[in-house]
Amino acid sequence: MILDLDIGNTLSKWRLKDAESSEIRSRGAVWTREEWRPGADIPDLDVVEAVRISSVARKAVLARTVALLRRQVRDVHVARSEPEALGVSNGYREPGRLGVDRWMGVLAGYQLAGGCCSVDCGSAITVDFVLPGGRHLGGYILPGLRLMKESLKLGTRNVAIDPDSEADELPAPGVRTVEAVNHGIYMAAVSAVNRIYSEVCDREGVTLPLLLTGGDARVVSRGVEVPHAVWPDMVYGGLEACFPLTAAERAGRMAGAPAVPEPVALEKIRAGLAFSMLL
Ligand SMILES: Nc1ncnc2c1ncn2[C@@H]1O[C@H](COP(=O)(O)OP(=O)(O)O)[C@@H](O)[C@H]1O
Ligand SMILES: CC(C)(COP(=O)(O)O)[C@@H](O)C(=O)NCCC(=O)O
Ligand SMILES: [K+]
Repeated sequence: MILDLDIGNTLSKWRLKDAESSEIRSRGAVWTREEWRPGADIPDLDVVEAVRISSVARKAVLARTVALLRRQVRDVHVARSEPEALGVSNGYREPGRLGVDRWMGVLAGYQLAGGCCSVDCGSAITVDFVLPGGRHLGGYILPGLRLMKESLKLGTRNVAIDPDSEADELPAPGVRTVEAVNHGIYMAAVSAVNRIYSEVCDREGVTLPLLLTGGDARVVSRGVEVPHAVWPDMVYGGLEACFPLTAAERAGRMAGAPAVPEPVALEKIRAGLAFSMLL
């Protein structure tokens, strides 16, 4: 079995993948922390022959995790943000400072679609662009839904953000605190994603397939106007592409990859931007 680990600021996600058949056997998530109990927090390591890790948690979390895993597993691969990989050039001035989860998402998106906008809706919402040809432009970082909610300190932190609206419908002005907060945060996130996507496509003169991942991808997806796909395993896709271990991976196939969404014409995006400027 291959153990894939995606350690985020809030949740650490894991999955077990069969090295022979490439099938996903099990998956789970636990709060990110320094101590793992194999067999409880993460699967029993007896069945694991290789581990692949993407981590944006504090250095100590990764160091302890790797030390623990290396005691039992020979093959431990830790992903790093590089200046260049798999045909993509990292747009950061200091490439190593780009969050490795963003880098994994960009590499997976490029391998799937050959140029994309990748959006990761987790503790933070990150929006990254990679052009056809492989130039990563850099991106945008804003607080995630839960962080925005907690920062308001209005006692609504444990209420799910889940506006009952259709994609093209404005969540109504809230008439209770919870509703006002939820609808406000939802609007902040989806407006930012819609606007950033359109503005960068306009600036670069290209429309790009839009891919969403992260714990809040489904919620944000409901407000995203342009065609897009949700790919929950996008970070794992980057790990598969960087460290291919199975036959399918070596052939370039990433588990759970969606069909590439067909982007709308650039004129349509420009018309939408021009219309919103007029208001
Ligand atoms: N069951 C859940 N437990 C915790 N957070 C959840 C859950 N379902 C959705 N979320 C949302 O997902 C976010 C975490 O998403 P994730 O992509 O795992 O973040 P990160 O990679 O930053 O740890 C939380 O901030 C929260 O808004
Ligand atoms: C921006 C992030 C905090 C997002 O992390 P996440 O929400 O997935 O936990 C992470 O990618 C990170 O720590 N990045 C380093 C800074 C940067 O990318 O510029
Ligand atoms: K994120």
